[in-house]
Amino acid sequence: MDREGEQLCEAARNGDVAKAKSLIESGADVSSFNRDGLTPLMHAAKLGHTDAVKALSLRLALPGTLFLHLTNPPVSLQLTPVTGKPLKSFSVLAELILGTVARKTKRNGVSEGDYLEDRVNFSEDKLMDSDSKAVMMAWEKPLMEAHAKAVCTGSGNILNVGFGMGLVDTAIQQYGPVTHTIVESHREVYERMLQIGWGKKDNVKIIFGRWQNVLSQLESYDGIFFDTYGEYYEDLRDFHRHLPKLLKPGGIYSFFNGLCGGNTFFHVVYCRLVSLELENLGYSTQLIPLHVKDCLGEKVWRGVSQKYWQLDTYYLPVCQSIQETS
Ligand SMILES: C[S@@+](CC[C@H](N)C(=O)[O-])C[C@H]1O[C@@H](n2cnc3c(N)ncnc32)[C@H](O)[C@@H]1O
Repeated sequence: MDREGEQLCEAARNGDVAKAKSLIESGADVSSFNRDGLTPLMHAAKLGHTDAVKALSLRLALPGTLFLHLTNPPVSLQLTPVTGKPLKSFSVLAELILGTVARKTKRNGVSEGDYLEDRVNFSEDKLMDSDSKAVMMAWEKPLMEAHAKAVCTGSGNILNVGFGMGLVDTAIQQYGPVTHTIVESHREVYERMLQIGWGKKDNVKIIFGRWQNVLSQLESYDGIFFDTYGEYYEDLRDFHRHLPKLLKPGGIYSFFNGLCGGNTFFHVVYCRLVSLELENLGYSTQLIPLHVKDCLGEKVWRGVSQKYWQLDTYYLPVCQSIQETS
């Protein structure tokens, strides 16, 4: 974020509408987000500066018709103007946008049922489904290593949902957890895990099945990572409802933060929404910015039918019980 952007965030934090308007007039970018992962609008909303929220929402053209090019075909939403209660409107808006995205499409437009019955294709740098959509790609390795580091802070018992290419699991193993449980639902991915020796590791327990169907086999963990494919946003939300049972006191939870990865604005809305929902469940979310621009040349996407990530920064979520952090 440039200097004017930072000044706009500061004006938003101070609820200084006149200053915010003047910065916007002189070209400050309303949609960019600063090192805390927040846009000026989010700063204003967080601190309850109603007039600043109104001014910034209008500059972002939130009211009116919104076309979501994330979905295929694009979804058009008619939004009522933000009036009266902008803070509430922000959450409602976020819910409306992302709820619609979630109901209209599943991640990468793939339905879980189809995906689980389809063949998958493994290569050195990616795992693809039968429509050449990437289930997992090697460029994510540094991200997976960072996720592993976060959830293995206390080592102990670790749970990972979704094996994919095993990048996060390979990184988790380096922390020598006491137990390392992996849930995987795709038969071919599961068979490959066994083929490459994951079934023979002393501390590894593999549970084959959709996480939704194997909950009774799960225990409580010190660290949990969640990264599935072909599921709705609602599935992630459902998983979060199980966190109080699955995560031990003091434990750390993280998930692949990829929804709306082609559009900065919607991605930020999504980050905010998921953080709010986790907060309602009693968890704080810290979003750690990781620069991914350098891992993502055009070459990376050769042969892949859909670029699922196009942003320069990835925000790695680290979630902990609010009670324990305070
Ligand atoms: C994006 S990949 C995970 C990549 C992994 N984090 C890595 O580091 O390689 C998603 C994986 O989740 C699995 N999966 C999809 N839906 C699932 C579900 N409901 N329960 C468990 N696993 C699921 C997929 O078969 C796939 O192997």
